[in-house]
Amino acid sequence: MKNITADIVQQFIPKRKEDSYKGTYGKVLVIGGDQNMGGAIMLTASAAVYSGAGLVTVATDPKNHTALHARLPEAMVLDLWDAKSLEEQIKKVDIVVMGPGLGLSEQAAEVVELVFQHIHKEQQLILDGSAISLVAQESLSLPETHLTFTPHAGEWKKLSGISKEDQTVEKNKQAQKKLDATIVLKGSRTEIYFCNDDWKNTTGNPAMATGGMGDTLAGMIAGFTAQLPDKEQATLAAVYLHSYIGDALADQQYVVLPSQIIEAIPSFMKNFEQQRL
Ligand SMILES: NC(=O)C1=CN([C@@H]2O[C@H](COP(=O)(O)OP(=O)(O)OC[C@H]3O[C@@H](n4cnc5c(N)ncnc54)[C@H](OP(=O)(O)O)[C@@H]3O)[C@@H](O)[C@H]2O)[C@@H](O)CC1
Ligand SMILES: Nc1ncnc2c1ncn2[C@@H]1O[C@H](COP(=O)(O)OP(=O)(O)O)[C@@H](O)[C@H]1O
Ligand SMILES: [Mg+2]
Repeated sequence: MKNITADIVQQFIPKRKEDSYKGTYGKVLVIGGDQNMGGAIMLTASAAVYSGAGLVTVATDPKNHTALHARLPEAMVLDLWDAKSLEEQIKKVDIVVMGPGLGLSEQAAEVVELVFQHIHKEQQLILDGSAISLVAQESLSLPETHLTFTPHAGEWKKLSGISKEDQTVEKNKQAQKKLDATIVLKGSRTEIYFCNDDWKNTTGNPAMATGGMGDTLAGMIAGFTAQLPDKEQATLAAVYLHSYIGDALADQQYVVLPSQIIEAIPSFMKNFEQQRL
């Protein structure tokens, strides 16, 4: 396993081109947030916006629309349960991130199936939280597209069948091959399994053990993937910076909140911009 370090990540964040516009930086669709977990999807959407994605649309329960707009006016919204609108929106985007706060209802499973039916093979699909649990619970067949799963150990157990104690690098690699997807296995030292390569994060700390921290990472991966040409580099950079910011804040704080990480993303990305360190 290779370590993800600052000097590697610093090579991945390009300077923005003068001759660019929002379309240059990718269109993201963020799907999740039932009536009880609107906060999760707000964090994911905010992380994508603050990471610099060009355009972000959020499909969430209508109960969350006002709060989302109040908190994040940069995002557009649509009704999570309106299949026609969701199908239309999937066609318009480069990246879909699905699952935070989606819940495990039958209706939620239908949303996941609809996305699997309509996503095409050039798009990127990031599955987190409830979407991972639903894939396992409903034994859903995976779509042919660029797929990333971002499980914690509990979700990875559901998806791969490997118990927490048995989640060794070798076993995880085998499961990655079966799934034919990128696996971001979150933990105190997050591990990333690509088809031909695996990496271990070197940042992060227990002040980050707060609800919503993984929802935030999913949004960062989507935001970075929207902008960076190399999707593996985008994933590595997002994982590293998420925890790097967490470490910087934990220097002065006992606990670090997901929304504080989000707030800090633009200035830390500037510090990691190529030729700056
Ligand atoms: N503000 C909001 O709206 C928020 C909404 N959220 C949304 O909630 C949804 C459910 O997500 P979830 O992670 O809470 O629950 P679930 O899928 O049941 O997994 C937990 C099970 O796995 C086990 N487990 C083992 N190892 C583990 C590990 N390292 N890290 C964590 N768990 C570990 C764990 O074991 P235990 O803790 O009981 O020992 C338990 O049995 C999801 O959509 C998410 O986006 C949250 O983000 C919070 C903020
Ligand atoms: N002790 C820890 N050290 C480093 N990182 C941690 C620690 N605890 C949690 N994290 C990070 O916080 C995130 C938790 O993700 P997850 O469990 O999905 O949270 P949630 O679903 O509440 O958003 C992961 O990115 C994980 O790496
Ligand atoms: Mg989670």
